[in-house]
Amino acid sequence: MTSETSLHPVIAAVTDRIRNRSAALRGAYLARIDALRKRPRGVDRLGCANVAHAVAGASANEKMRIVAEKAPNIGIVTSYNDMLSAHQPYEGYPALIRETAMKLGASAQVAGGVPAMCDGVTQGYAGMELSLFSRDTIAMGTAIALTHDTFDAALLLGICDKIVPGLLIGALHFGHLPCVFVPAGPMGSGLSNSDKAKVREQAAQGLVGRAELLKAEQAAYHSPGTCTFYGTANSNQMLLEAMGLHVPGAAFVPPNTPLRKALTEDAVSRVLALRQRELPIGHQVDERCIVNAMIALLATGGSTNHLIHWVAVARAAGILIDWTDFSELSGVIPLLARVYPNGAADVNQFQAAGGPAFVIRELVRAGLMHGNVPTVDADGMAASGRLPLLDEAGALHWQELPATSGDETVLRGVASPFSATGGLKLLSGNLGRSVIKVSAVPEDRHIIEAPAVVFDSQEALLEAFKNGVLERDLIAVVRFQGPHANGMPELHKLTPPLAVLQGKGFQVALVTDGRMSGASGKVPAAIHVSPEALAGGPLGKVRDGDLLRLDAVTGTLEALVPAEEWAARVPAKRSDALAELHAHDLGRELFAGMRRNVRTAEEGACTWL
Ligand SMILES: O=C(O)[C@H](O)[C@@H](O)[C@H](O)[C@H](O)COP(=O)(O)O
Ligand code: SF4
Repeated sequence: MTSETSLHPVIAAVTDRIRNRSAALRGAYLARIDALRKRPRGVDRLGCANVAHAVAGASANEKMRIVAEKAPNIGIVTSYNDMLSAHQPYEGYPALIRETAMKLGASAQVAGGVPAMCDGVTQGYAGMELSLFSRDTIAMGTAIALTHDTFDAALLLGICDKIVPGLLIGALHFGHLPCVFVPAGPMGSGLSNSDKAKVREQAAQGLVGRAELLKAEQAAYHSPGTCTFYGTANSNQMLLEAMGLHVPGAAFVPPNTPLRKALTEDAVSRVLALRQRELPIGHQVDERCIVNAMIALLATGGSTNHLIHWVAVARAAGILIDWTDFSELSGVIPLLARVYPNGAADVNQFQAAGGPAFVIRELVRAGLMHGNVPTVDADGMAASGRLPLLDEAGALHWQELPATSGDETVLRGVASPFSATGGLKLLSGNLGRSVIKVSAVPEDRHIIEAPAVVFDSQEALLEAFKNGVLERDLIAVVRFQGPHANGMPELHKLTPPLAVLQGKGFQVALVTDGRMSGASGKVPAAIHVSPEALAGGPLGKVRDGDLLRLDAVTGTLEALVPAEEWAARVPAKRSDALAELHAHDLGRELFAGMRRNVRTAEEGACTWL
């Protein structure tokens, strides 16, 4: 693999800047976890009653293994539930892991479970207002599990949107433990994402009814496994591969297959090997590892949610990153993958073309990704560029990737990228700082200048669309959607109506202090606007009819209002009725503390600082 000397100078400079900015925080973090590493192992350190409680539920053999033989004990943190198709396969994982650990002379216990929300189920409804905060709830759940403090390593079972970031944030607060993430893989390809989007747009115009729309949706989402668009969940998988936190190539192998089973078993021996190699997650996730994740996101047009989540993940490891770091990296990282919403293909076609392994190998060889970083595999990033397979005897092997992509319409090498720069762009101007995913927006829509139409809720925009009053060029401003206001929901339900208007030839864009789904894309959207309107941010000053300009080429977002008038404007206030609506019912009251304490989107929307 390439040495650091051939690393692209911008990547080296951004990494150094992050390292310098983080030095004090990171140094204190490493000192804390190294002190924890020096302690005796859990069951030798805890009191007898504590130990008895910890193993009371275990079998006699496991008790022997853990207490008498002092064998390594692995804590499993699982996010199994039946609501996420991606997590449903986890139901049987703990038993398989426990059995494998015993075969390997170790032991494993389920340390705890964490909640997991399916954003597809809650999209457009009240539950989406808990979605972002479920990330830190998952982090706290991970801490509750691992704080039993009787483990020598951890296996983290999580795939979807906030679950991987939450597990990672939680595990990094136990940075003294070696950790491996265990994925379960994508569902098979059903109705294509583009065909699904077409039926949605027809439904938005009343051209098809509920029965036909439901049939299309169930043809797209049809069985256990992760949804096949390249949204936040599958971006998580790509980033974990680039961070070396998966068994290499485990991300997109389908669930309930012999290869998937072998990879899950292999994760057990890997995490035990990490313990032998004395590589805890707090050391493995260093500045280079975080930058590699940022690069992987940019090279594949990954989810905009990671401009929030990975800031929080980095912070959990004592590392400070911001949107300027992402933007500077995006300027030199080529776009190598076109997976829906950035193209027509899905993750199964991405994997078949070479998948994450191909992306990593291309970037490392070109000096566009740190190559000499420690990973779950003793071969480091070299192993991340190989694909797993089972031989005739059913044994697990890794094979070198073909030299070229298996499908140039989906995946390309560095020599001929889809674009010379990454899929995400920072926007700044008198409306605040925001981000836009340009990789999914048609070229001729990267600059939009149009009058503002202002909404204080997504429902109000949907109502206006239904009443036919949006048939014109417009920039929809949907404000009071920030983390303090209502938990910063994804506003993905706005994509079909805005796409219909765009399809009619109108110049259309969205500007919001809310989020979009990782699966959003073709309508230009300046999102995560900070500071948010409820915190007095400039979106509160925008009025219907103001001329706004979103320019993803120069990276600006402006209200074209005379400066003195703009300065004199008093920001609008959210109505009491809206404030009341978002404060109660359907669990929202329980998250009032997080709404009060949450940091800005650019600070990772952290709620624990
Ligand atoms: O960030 C994401 O990737 C989304 O939260 C995704 O997990 C969710 O499911 C969306 O809702 C997309 O799916 P739909 O287009 O079916 O809503
Ligand atoms: S990808 Fe989204 S919709 Fe699919 S299972 Fe995961 S959270 Fe749910």
